Amino acid sequence: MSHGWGYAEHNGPEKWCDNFPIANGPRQSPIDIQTSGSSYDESLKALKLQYDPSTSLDILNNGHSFQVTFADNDDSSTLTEGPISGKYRLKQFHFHWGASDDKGSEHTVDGKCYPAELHLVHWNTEYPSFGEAASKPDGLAVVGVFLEGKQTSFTNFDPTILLPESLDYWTYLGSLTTPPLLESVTWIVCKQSISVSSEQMKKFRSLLFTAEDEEACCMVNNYRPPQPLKGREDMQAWG
Ligand SMILES: NS(=O)(=O)c1ccc(C(=O)N2CCc3cc(O)c(O)cc3[C@@H]2c2ccccc2)cc1
Ligand SMILES: [Zn+2]
Repeated sequence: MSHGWGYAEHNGPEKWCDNFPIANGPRQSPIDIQTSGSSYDESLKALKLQYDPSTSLDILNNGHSFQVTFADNDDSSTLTEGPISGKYRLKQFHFHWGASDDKGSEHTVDGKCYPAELHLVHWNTEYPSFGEAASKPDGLAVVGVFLEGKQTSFTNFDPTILLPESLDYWTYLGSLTTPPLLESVTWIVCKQSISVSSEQMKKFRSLLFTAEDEEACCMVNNYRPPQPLKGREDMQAWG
């Protein structure tokens, strides 16, 4: 995966369409969630997230975020129910954040930005692998969780502790929010945020986009702005 893209003026979201024309596709993410347009859909179910912390493998700075990767060779950590059918396995989680608390999330709610957003990335076990699933319209399901400022603590890598108390959610069909921007994601965005301390936000903002041997460039503003709905007016909601 070429690292030609990034979040700077010369290689950021406004330029991604040069190498990834799907950037202007019909189901791009993120979007601004307009709560007045969202309707409760009784055909939806509650999210069922079952994670086994022992499947967490490693944490790495991949040059555009930091991510915790999980072993996905069995059904130890899965997402079922909710708006999806079948079983999706947790592959990784990562974050997007801003240089200051007034921006950073990818999704917005009635125009409101949050300082950061967590993405828990899952793939449909109907397909043989994450890579295969990523190119299918029902291949991925990403649970998004907004982070907002308050004192809190981050302990171990059991992703369950990163989830808000209420799992009420909005859901819509969208895409990866980074190149290759594949339109394969069922987005499930939790209505309730989790809290993050300013100390933790400082730690996020101290990460670097650059490698050790390059001039340091702080990893901030690694978010894509909301994309046109293109007819996706019917946001579904659970709770
Ligand atoms: N923000 S998000 O929509 O939740 C999201 C989800 C998955 C991925 C992901 O796993 N990607 C896309 C970016 C990327 C960059 C790499 O350097 C890399 O080695 C892998 C990926 C993968 C990816 C690459 C190709 C096809 C599908 C995913 C990225 C972002
Ligand atoms: Zn993401």
